[in-house]
Amino acid sequence: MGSTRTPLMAGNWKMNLNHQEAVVLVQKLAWTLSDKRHDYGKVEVVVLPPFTDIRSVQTLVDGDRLSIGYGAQDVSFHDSGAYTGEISAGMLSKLGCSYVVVGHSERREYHAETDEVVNAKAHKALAAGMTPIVCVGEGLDVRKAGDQVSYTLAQVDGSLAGFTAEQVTGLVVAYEPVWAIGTGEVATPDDAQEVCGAIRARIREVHGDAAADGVRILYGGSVKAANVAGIMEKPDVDGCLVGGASLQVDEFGGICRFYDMPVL
Ligand SMILES: O=C(CO)COP(=O)(O)O
Repeated sequence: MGSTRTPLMAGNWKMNLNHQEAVVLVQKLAWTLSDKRHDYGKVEVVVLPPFTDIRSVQTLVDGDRLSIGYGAQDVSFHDSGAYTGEISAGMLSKLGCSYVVVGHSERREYHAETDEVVNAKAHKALAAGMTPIVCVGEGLDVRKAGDQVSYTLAQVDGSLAGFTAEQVTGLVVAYEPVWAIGTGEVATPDDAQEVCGAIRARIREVHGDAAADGVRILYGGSVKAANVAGIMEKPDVDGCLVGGASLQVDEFGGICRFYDMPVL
């Protein structure tokens, strides 16, 4: 990966673990990483629990002064008011969240989120002082047709509309090919590089060198301790957005220590 960008390993727990289980997992993760004298400045570690767990994670992280960061899996594009069931960016930043996932493929698919909605959510997250993790990626049909680059770049254009170059510099974009999510079907490191490289090139074209060199681009989709090292060797992959494996402390701990892992 690029030498100036700090790698980011983010665990998207999805709709798993209640607040008590969340505390146990974060404690175990902190213990595992401290046992290995993990340098959080070298690889940033973030967990993304369900909303109902965030307060408990905050209390643990603050109380024990852990260097593990945390964030949310979604945010409303409304600021406040009569929007039953919604959670605002202001509420999340007040809980100390530093990241918010927007546009995960599961939200795009099951909640009909468009690039416009994703873009509005990303703007709200940034305005509240959090870093959006903007997810993009193609489904199987698009991949089979060989259109993964153009499809994903169109999502990037739509989801990042209206951002300044300075804002893009601090963003995180996650390339998650839908066919590789939760299927055990991991994209090859070359597949990940192809699209992550194209995303960076598009950002360079639209926002310039500083934005392209600063933005962190993650790969997500069936990442495990056993396959992470090969993916992280690619120059345009700056980290991983991890689903299933982030629920297992040994797996996620291994992913955070990717440089200790063999390249298979
Ligand atoms: O969707 C993902 C992370 O956001 C990837 O999930 P898996 O790692 O379970 O494939």
